[in-house]
Amino acid sequence: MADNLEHPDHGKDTPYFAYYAALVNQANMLMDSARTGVYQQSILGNSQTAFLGKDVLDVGAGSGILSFFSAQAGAKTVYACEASDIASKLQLIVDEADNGGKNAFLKDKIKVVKSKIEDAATSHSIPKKVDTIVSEPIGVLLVHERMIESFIEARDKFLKPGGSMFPSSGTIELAPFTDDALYTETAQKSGFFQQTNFLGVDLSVLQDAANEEAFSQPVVGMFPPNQLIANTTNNHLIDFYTCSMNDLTSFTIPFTWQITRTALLHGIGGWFDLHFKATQAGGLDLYLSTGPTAPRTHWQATRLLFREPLAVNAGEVVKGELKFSVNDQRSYDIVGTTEIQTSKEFYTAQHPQSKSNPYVRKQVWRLHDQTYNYNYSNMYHIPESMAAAYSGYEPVA
Ligand SMILES: C[S@@+](CC[C@H](N)C(=O)[O-])C[C@H]1O[C@@H](n2cnc3c(N)ncnc32)[C@H](O)[C@@H]1O
Repeated sequence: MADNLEHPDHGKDTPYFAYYAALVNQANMLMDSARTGVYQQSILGNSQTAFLGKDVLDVGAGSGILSFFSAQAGAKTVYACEASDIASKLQLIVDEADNGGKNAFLKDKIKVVKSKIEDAATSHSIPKKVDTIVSEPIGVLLVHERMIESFIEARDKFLKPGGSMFPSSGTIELAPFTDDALYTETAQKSGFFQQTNFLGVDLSVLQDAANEEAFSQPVVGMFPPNQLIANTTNNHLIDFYTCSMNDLTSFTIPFTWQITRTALLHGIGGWFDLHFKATQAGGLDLYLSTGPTAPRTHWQATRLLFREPLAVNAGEVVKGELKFSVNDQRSYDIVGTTEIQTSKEFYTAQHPQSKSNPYVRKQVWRLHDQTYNYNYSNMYHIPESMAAAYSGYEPVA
């Protein structure tokens, strides 16, 4: 299993690139107005220092939108590097530039490079270092899909010293949540194997494994902020300018939460913020949040459910950590330990010989290649806010 964890193909490349070769999945991302809008604003809002007259590399260009924004912001040349077959569709848009019309501003600016970025250095298909790298290498919980590794590799191979990166960093945020309905629904999924007489067979020996399987799946979806029962603390920053491959291969997020209301703690909610740091005084400095109080994005939020909830009282302190380690599914296994600090200390003092402590939960969750819950079909329009940003905009000459 561990064979290709360190290899740049991350395992599972074939279904991954087949997914991105589909126009419908590219449209899904384009229509995420919070996402696409913040890229547009940060690129145009930093045109003077990071784009005007500059060489730009778009890592994982997809349908080309970040390359097109870069051209609108005045880039001299944009290398649009894309590994999947969507590259040929992107080429069609670029070729349209020769026919005049709306896409004429792309003429002689966009060079489509159909390659994995990891292979582009050896093939010399990107002939020089660039001033700026743009990319959208983000997955569920920031790191799912492991494309940030490709972004970092592009930085190390192709960015000039002092060059700019869009986005500049990402932060994973965690907080405990309560949701009885989600817990019950998940428990029911494994209920089938409780049966002791299914067509004359006792299935119940599988009950525990079915339960473990159901609860090890991170639940991707939005949830209301009132499900959170403590404020986020100990957020985990990944600085794209400085982080190393090792920082991405495995990392631990410790947490300490003071519970704000008495409830059943059903698990840990997670989401992320992206930062687009201004590259100049007066440039636009922007954040995109994907948390429960922010507008929905196609990444939504993620919840890691406990197999057994923990009963917590307002004022109690819950401590623990989540350890992320890359797996062979272009993603991460997450090992979590959570303990109610106050009750745990009391219980341990009372039961010094006890091996299991009812105030402690240890569990493993697995993000995997089916963790694409990207159904954005209700968003097939350009929202007014975004249309307003586009209207009247003239490409930088
Ligand atoms: C999340 S999508 C973003 C697409 C586009 N940049 C956008 O913002 O709409 C990531 C894209 O990167 C491509 N990709 C992923 N890893 C890559 C790699 N190592 N080299 C080149 N392209 C890659 C995928 O095929 C996919 O089209």
